[in-house]
Amino acid sequence: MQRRFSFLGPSGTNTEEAARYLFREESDAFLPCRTIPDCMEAAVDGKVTHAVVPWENSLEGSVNLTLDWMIHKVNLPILAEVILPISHQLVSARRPERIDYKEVTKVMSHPQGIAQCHNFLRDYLPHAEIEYTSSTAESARIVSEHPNEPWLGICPMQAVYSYPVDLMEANIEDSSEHNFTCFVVVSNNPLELPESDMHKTTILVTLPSDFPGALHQVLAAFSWRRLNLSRIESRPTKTGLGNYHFVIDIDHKMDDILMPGAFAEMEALGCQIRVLGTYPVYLKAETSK
Ligand SMILES: O=C(O)C(=O)C[C@]1(C(=O)O)C=C[C@@H](O)C=C1
Repeated sequence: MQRRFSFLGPSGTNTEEAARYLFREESDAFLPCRTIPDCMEAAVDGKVTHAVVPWENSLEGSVNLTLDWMIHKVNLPILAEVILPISHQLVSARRPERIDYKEVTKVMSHPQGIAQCHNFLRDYLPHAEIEYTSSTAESARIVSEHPNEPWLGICPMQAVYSYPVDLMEANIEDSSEHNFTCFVVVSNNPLELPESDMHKTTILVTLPSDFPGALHQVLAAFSWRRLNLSRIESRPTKTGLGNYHFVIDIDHKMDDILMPGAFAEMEALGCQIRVLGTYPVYLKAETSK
């Protein structure tokens, strides 16, 4: 089967970089989508074989839309994770003279991009209105199409090359050293990938109601087996206040010898468990600059 990948578009996003880092296919194998749900629905509808979506950022935490869509709307297992260093570039439309910060009325980017550049925006553009766009590259696209407006975008370096924009300030993120985003590949189709020495299993645990200390016992099932957990996140079940699922990342493969015991222990407590994926993790060391 010919592989095809949806990603959060338009061209030039971090998600595209993650997809192209992992999959070295020709350009027409990549399908830009307007939203994260659109990416996943493209995989459900068979328009692509796999979807690549943002999953978690080291400064801003989980991408809730991805999590919630996977929990409530689609049943697409995670097949791989790619970790990318993230940096953000401030761009203006191409114009004969450099725009002065004082003249800027609006700064646009994806909410994660805005949040990750909070210090810069506070220091240099406190007066500018913030407008959220569906992705970082979308802000570069909009800015480039409005050359007479005093607007700026925050986008990846790849978008600086993809659209007719000028780079005003490079790497404006609050912390370049610690800014990483994980992206996941989700699909019901199999995926052949290179070996990796890092693996994770992500599970969704629903605790039994009215069981004091249930979460403590779930964590204990892992801790006494020395199974390392790298994330625990609660998301509303959307059935009423105070009802939560827990998303737990375990730094082990599902077939690790100690895993069945931990799962049996959680089931004995009355927990519902859904495995969202057991998958290799890849790290791209350098950001595209
Ligand atoms: O807008 C993009 O470039 C994306 O790929 C999305 C996204 C995200 O949702 O976290 C990915 C990485 C950055 O953290 C900012 C935005």
